[in-house]
This record gives sequence, C-alpha cells and structure tokens, in this order.
Amino acid sequence: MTEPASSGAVRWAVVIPVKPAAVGKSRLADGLPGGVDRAALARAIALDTIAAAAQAAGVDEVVVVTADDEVDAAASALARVRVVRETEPKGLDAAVAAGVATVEAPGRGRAALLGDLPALAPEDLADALERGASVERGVVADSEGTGSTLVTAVPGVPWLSAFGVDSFARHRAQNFVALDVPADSTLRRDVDTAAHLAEAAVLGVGSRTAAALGVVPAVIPPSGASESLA
Ligand SMILES: Nc1nc2c(ncn2[C@@H]2O[C@H](COP(=O)(O)OP(=O)(O)OP(=O)(O)O)[C@@H](O)[C@H]2O)c(=O)[nH]1
Ligand SMILES: C=C(OP(=O)(O)O)C(=O)O
Repeated sequence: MTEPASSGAVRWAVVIPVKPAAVGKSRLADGLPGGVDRAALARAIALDTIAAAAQAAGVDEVVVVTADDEVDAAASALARVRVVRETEPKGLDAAVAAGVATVEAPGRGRAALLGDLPALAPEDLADALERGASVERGVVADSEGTGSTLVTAVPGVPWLSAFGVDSFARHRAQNFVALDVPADSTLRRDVDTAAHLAEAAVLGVGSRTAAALGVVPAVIPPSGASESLA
C-alpha cells in the first residue's frame, strides 16, 4: 500500500456521513434518466466520494459513518477507510460527531466531508486540507455558496459542525474561516438534484457513479483506477 505524499504539517482524519441509500438522496429522484436506480446511484456517489478522499494527500484515515450494509462492505474494502456503524438515525451533525469521536490520534486534524461529491478529485480535497491546516476551524462552501461541503478543525481544537440548510452562513457565524478554494473546485459540487448531477458529470464523475448512470467508461476519468485494496 502506497502512502499518499504529505500535503503539509497536519495529517487528517476525514469523516464522511452516509445515509442509508434507501432513504438518502431523495431529491435526486426527480429528473433522473429512465432506468437509473436512485438507491444504487446514491451508494455509487458515496463510494466515489469515499474513494477519492482516501487517495488525497495528507489524509491518514477516512471514517465512514453509515447504517448502510452495502456501503459498509464496499468502503471497508478500501485502503485507509474505516466504517463506524450508525445504529439509529442520528442526523448529520451527530453522525459526524460520532465518527470524530473514534479518531484516536490526538495529533490529527479532523475534517467532515459530505458524502455526495461524485466528481471529487483527491488533489482538490488535499488543497483544501492544506488551507485548513493554517486556521483553527475551516469551511468550504458548496457551488451555490449556501451549503458547506467540508468542515475542518486542526489538532487540539474541539470538534464543531452545523450542517443543514444555509450551513455556510452558520459556520461563518461560528468563526469558521472560509477556505479559499477555487470556485470550480470539484470539492464544491455536491449533488442534491438531477441538475447538480449534470454539473458533476461535466467535471467528471467517478467510476461507480458513471456505471450507475450507464455512462460509457471510456469518457470517464479513471478516478478509481489506482485504488488499492486493504
Ligand atoms: N450517517 C448519516 N449521514 C447523513 C445523515 N443525514 C445526511 N447524511 C449524509 O450527509 C450528506 C449530505 O446530506 P444531504 O444532502 O442532506 O443528503 P440526503 O439527506 O441524502 O438528501 P435528501 O434526501 O435529498 O435531502 C450525504 O452524504 C448524506 O448521506 C444522517 O442522519 N446520518
Ligand atoms: C447538508 C448540507 O447541504 P445539502 O443538503 O445541500 O447537501 C449542508 O450544506 O450542510
């Protein structure tokens, strides 16, 4: 197993919450191409996000918090990924906090990444984490500028997150520093709707999402090509 190169002084644990696919990504149901299974697509989106995060420089471990058996099994097979089972629905912030609480290395920065970023490029996450290393708490806005896709806390800073509607403004109000990642970073394109999915497809979605959409693999960047199994 090859370690990713360091992206700076801080090494990170990245927590990714994933709702059970049977109930998650409900807003995606409207406008999906015929024949696309929404639950399978929701899992594929989450697993592409997890796989990209696990390949980002500076990331020591990815902690997936989920009650979904299939996501658990597939994520657990990836190097640097650990799954924390969610025994009852907790809500997003509580699920993230449960994952953060299992991070044992006190010298590690902690980050929460939403699990709906199918176009995420590992280098875009690495770039954001490097920026997050120089502030106590950081936040990355989604493409609309209203939500948050990444929240960070450097070692020693107590964990806090305030995900949900208009979370970017609420994170900023709690003194999270807006991390200056490019407007077109793949880290910003979360997918809640079919229109978002179309934008993610332009950026280039991961191999699992492409397969769930029935897209010809040859036009998809090989984001999963170099993944190693644990
Ligand atoms: N483990 C866990 N993950 C959650 C929970 N709520 C949301 N998430 C995850 O957080 C991320 C962002 O959530 P939303 O955009 O609200 O996703 P969603 O609830 O699946 O989507 P909608 O049903 O369309 O509202 C996704 O990766 C979700 O799977 C929760 O209670 N537990
Ligand atoms: C969960 C969030 O947003 P969305 O529902 O748009 O993914 C958020 O921005 O905190």
